[in-house]
Amino acid sequence: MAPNTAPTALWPAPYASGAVDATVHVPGSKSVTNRALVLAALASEPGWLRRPLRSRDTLLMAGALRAMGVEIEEGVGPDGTGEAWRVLPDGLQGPATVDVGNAGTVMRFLPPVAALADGPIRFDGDPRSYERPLHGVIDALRQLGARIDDDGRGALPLTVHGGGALDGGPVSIDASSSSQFVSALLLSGPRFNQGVEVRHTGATLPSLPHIRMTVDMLRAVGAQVDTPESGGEPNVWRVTPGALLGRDLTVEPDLSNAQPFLAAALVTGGKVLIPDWPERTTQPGDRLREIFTEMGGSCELTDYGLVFTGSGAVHGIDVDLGDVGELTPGIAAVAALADSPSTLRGVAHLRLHETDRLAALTKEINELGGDVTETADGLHIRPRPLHGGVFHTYDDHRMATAGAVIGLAVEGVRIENVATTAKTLPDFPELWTGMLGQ
Ligand SMILES: O=C(O)C1=C[C@@H](OP(=O)(O)O)[C@@H](O)[C@H](O)C1
Ligand SMILES: C=C(OP(=O)(O)O)C(=O)O
Repeated sequence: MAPNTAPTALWPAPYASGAVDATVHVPGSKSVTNRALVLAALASEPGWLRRPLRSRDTLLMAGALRAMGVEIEEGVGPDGTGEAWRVLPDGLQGPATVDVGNAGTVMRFLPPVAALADGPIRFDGDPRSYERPLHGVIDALRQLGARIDDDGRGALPLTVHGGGALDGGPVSIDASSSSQFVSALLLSGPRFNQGVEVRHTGATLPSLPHIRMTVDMLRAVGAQVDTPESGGEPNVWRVTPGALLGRDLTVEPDLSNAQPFLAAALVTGGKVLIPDWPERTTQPGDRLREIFTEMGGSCELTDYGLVFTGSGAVHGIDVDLGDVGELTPGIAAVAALADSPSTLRGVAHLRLHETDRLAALTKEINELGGDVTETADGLHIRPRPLHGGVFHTYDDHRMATAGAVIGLAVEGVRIENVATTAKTLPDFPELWTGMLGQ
């Protein structure tokens, strides 16, 4: 599945000699696939996931649920078409060991599931996973009645001693470092004896669309959820206890992974069609229609999908990306190629993503001749003529795709460890060269 390249290998990023003109079928959403897997595993009846993303993060999620006793079968959908996973929930069991890799969704969404299992569930992962914040989930689960052994840092590795059930009830957390703390507690909330009431007490809350995705997907499997948007208190979400339905869900394309392809149309003055772009979605990548239009392109949502066209000009942007932080590396790459400066704000929490993304983008773009400075909560990017060189990726899939976007416009960019894109988009190198007709 992963490209046949060693971690240290350098991938010559293809340079675009002209405008791209391509149709790119983008695989399923990581965030939707991993939520759907968790909800199907907690349901009281079997369910289907059609067109699931098969990437490192989602295979880790499936592997973890299997280790806890959930059956996930490979197959075709119930109507005989399309690849699908059939999820057969069963009593969750320990002992089991879960490898979270460096998947935020796995390390945060599964400890609450493990608290419902019978027996101990040990969580471990990549070295970077030890540095990513998890205190919101650990502290909350303890407040809700779970027993967890960790080394006191509020991070991995840890063991959740599942007791077969969890009291649940009200809990207060500071989710300013990751929206996934809130999503994690809500996803398992219907299975807690008293449900759950999550109160966010921090000053800021990133990635609100991802919390909306959690709420929408919970409601789609029959859960009752009260939210600030449905007339509840600000920063409070309530999930009523109850059984979850097994559903037949088709996973939308990953719109954040559509980003490099849209960016390719923008920076080459070309055109890209992304089939199956949803008309309505909670995916943060949908904001690209607006952001990349402001940066110089135009888009049209047609019956075939999203058609995005570059004008030949690329403009800088001043934008708060707090809601859509995972789009930052790709926007920074385009901004480095623009005709005016950019300010990207509201993304201090990116310092604790796959890598410190603000430091990594600054260093790598500057090493190609750019002029980027870090601010307290983002980046200032002043475009300058760039030159070729090695673009380091720090085991971060979005650093690799950002480097590839720069490589389209700058000859001689070599991407370190492009295979790291397998976290969410294992076919990236093939899709990229396919887009370029190579
Ligand atoms: O819930 C999710 O699926 C995600 C939430 C966001 O996390 P943070 O709120 O930690 O940024 C996002 O960046 C991540 O890629 C996916
Ligand atoms: C932040 C990201 O991932 P994770 O789910 O590991 O937090 C991301 O994909 O940009």
